[in-house]
Amino acid sequence: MIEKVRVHEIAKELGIASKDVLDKAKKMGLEVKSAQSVVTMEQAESIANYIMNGDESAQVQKPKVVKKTSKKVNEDTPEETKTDVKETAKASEEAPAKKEEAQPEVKPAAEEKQEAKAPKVEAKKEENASAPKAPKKETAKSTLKVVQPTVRPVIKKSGLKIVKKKKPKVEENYSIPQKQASVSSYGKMSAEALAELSRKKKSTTKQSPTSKKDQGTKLDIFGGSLSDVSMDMDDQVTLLDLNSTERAPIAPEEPRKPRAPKPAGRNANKKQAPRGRKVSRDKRKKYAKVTHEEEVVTHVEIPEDIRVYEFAEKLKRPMSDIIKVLFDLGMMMTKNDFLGADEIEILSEEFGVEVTIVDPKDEFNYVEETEVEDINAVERPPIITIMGHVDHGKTSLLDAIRKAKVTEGEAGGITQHIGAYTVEQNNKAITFIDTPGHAAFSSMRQRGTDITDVVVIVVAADDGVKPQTLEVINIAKESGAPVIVALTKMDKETANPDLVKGQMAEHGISPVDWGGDVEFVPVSSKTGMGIDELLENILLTAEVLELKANPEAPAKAAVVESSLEKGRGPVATVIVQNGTLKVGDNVVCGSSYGRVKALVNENGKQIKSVGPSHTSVVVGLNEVPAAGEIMMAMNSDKEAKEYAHKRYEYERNKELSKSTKSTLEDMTSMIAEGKLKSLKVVLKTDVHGSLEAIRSSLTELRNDEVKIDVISSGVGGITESDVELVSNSENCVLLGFNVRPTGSVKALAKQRNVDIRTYSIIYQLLDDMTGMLTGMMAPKFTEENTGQAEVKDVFKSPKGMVAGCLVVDGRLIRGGLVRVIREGVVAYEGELVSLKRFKEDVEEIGNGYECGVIISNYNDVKVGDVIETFKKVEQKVSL
Ligand SMILES: Nc1nc2c(ncn2[C@@H]2O[C@H](COP(=O)(O)OP(=O)(O)OP(=O)(O)O)[C@@H](O)[C@H]2O)c(=O)[nH]1
Repeated sequence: MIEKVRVHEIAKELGIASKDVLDKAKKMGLEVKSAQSVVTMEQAESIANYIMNGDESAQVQKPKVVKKTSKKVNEDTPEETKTDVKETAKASEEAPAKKEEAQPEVKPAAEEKQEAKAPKVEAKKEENASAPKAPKKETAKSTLKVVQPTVRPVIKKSGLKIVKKKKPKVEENYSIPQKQASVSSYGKMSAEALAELSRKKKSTTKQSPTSKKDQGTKLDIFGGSLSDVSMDMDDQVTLLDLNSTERAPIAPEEPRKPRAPKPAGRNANKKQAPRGRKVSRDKRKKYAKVTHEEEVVTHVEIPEDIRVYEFAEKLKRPMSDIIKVLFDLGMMMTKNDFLGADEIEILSEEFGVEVTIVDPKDEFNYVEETEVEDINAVERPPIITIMGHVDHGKTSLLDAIRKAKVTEGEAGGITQHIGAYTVEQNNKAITFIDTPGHAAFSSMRQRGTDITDVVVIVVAADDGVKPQTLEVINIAKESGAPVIVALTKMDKETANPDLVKGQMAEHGISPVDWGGDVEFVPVSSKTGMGIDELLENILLTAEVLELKANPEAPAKAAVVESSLEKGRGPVATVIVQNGTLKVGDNVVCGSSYGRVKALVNENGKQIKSVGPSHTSVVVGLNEVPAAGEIMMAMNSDKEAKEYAHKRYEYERNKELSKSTKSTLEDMTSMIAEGKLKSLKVVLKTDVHGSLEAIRSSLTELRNDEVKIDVISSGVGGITESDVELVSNSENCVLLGFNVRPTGSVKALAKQRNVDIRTYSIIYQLLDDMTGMLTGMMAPKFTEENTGQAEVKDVFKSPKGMVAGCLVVDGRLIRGGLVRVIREGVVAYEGELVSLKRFKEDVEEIGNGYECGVIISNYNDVKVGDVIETFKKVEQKVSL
């Protein structure tokens, strides 16, 4: 069956008067008499093309007889046709306001149903002329309202305005690609309109699925066009008038930004992701608008580990924007969560920002490494580390060297242990690192502070190579520093140097006299034998190394030991690597900084400056730096502070990152370790040396079933955050060595039920921990703290220094033990010899009362100190 369509329907679709369609059809030679006349679909298409575009090609489809006529018509009418369309366009511009009144309001239910299936093109004004002609039934069949213009020969630039109804639902088989749809909007109006018309006709006449299929192509084109309208516009779309002579330039369709492939990360499989991406595309438009008004960030440099809020700060955008985008992508992240590489990539694309990942350490890397040799560099003394198996005589050797070589008379000959010292041999200086060599060396190596020029491995000639000797050999080999072997205890009868040489050779340390390259020097710390030879050998080895430094350069020094000292605050023993460190220098040292207030040498003497390879205690830092840290002189206090602050922030973030990220890792490792139970420990000590020693001993305390896990450690008093950390961790204890909790810290610990164990003797601490791990009750004595008081005033009395105190916790008791706590660190432990209230001796004094206290043999008590009294209570050991 041939599909047919009435003239008035064509007119309605085209938005012009039926009369005009009739005229054109007649001119084309078609036999049409009235608006009710029918034409075939092909003819209708030709008429439409003729009217809209003056398209001759369309007419080719017509029967030959008609074609001839139509050609003639075509030649005659282009101007007229154009005017018609332009008129339509013009009228449509005025259409919206009159749309409602122009259109019949009440429609049958069937009409409504039809309308729901396709958008309508509302005929404007036209109905004034054509409404009477258009019967209601026909209107019902058409699902488009055509805006019919009054005839106005004005050239329109804007073209047609199609007003879309609220229910723009199109048939499901409208699956034409976007591009095709947009083309039809501009160029194929008539054909599409007709196709749609035909479709609607079919649907109302309930034609068979086969015939529906037949006209599928046309339907698709039109449907695509309309779906395009309904997708992209809210209520109306402007179609350009193709016949306009002053055509506005058509903006080229913006190429869609290529999207990165979906990350294969942890969110890759989330179901929400595809939906989220669609939403995020919409959001992107919104963001683009916002950025116009705000500062536009196009490039950011970020560290590898960055949190959501930090990323937002970098992009100068509200954090909620970032979280929203992540959420839409199916990633539930909070402001403190770290962004992974995938997330960063997606976010950078979403926000159109170029991201460069930088090493955060560069920000505070104040140590300038230069490959170029300093022409002002002069010879500097060598720096030596002595290492060896336990009890093989390291300390004795160091003492023997010092005794033999440190100039007598300096500071009364009393030398202080400061972690490093310099001796002289043949008017040449040699600096020894005087710390338990092994630990200090390793910790410095870990930090990349290899300051040792020559390693002296101590092996007792009467004992030979032991496990720790082997460890030391490996460390020395790894460091690449030249090695000298000191065969100690040579005064002993049982000494067998050849045996040691053989053992050492087996491990790659071959003696020179055996054809190897390592000097073996027999020494005795007891008799002083071989000390000179050892030093000579050190100097010879150093000569080969051609060690140089420039004393004029800005000071660069390595921290070998550090502590919080009573009265002096944080102090650091340093060995100067380059330049000269002077009193008054502004220095930065890791996250600490300060102005050098005093320099004290190994003889306890204050010095003004310290040069390359020499050693000194530095006073004036704001906090205790870690061993192995590099101290550097800066141009200004501000510069030093900035570096320290950046470093502090970095460390803090790293710490925080650990705490938020560790849970899973912890659990994983626990699973991996099977039944392993771990006892978590937070450790605080007064000095760095003890911290390292206790921490390493604690980690060694383990067997197949249990282990100790030091989750946090540091130098200084116990703080509230230490207590918080312990209370938030399961199976965790807080250990203090020579530090005590006071005031608010103590109160918080009580409140949180946090067990704080404090010690002043290392082995007791280790015994306790061993006991806890093995389930044995190791401590035989426990402490019972009775109370604490704050020192408000101090004054002298014949019996000693009196501390005027206010009891702030518990009660102070007479005759018991007492300790003085300064800034959380135990400054003194002794006996309380006098406890008075208003000049009267009392046995004890309660909370909130004032009293006077005298501590035996201690006159250094200061305002602000905390005095604590305690008893030792014997515990029964139960097995
Ligand atoms: N006869 C003799 N005894 C020595 C000599 N050197 C050290 N000793 C003794 O060996 C023991 C250990 O000496 P230290 O100097 O403490 O050994 P160390 O290697 O420093 O020991 P740790 O610090 O525990 O590693 C001490 O009892 C010393 O008196 C020596 O040359 N001759």
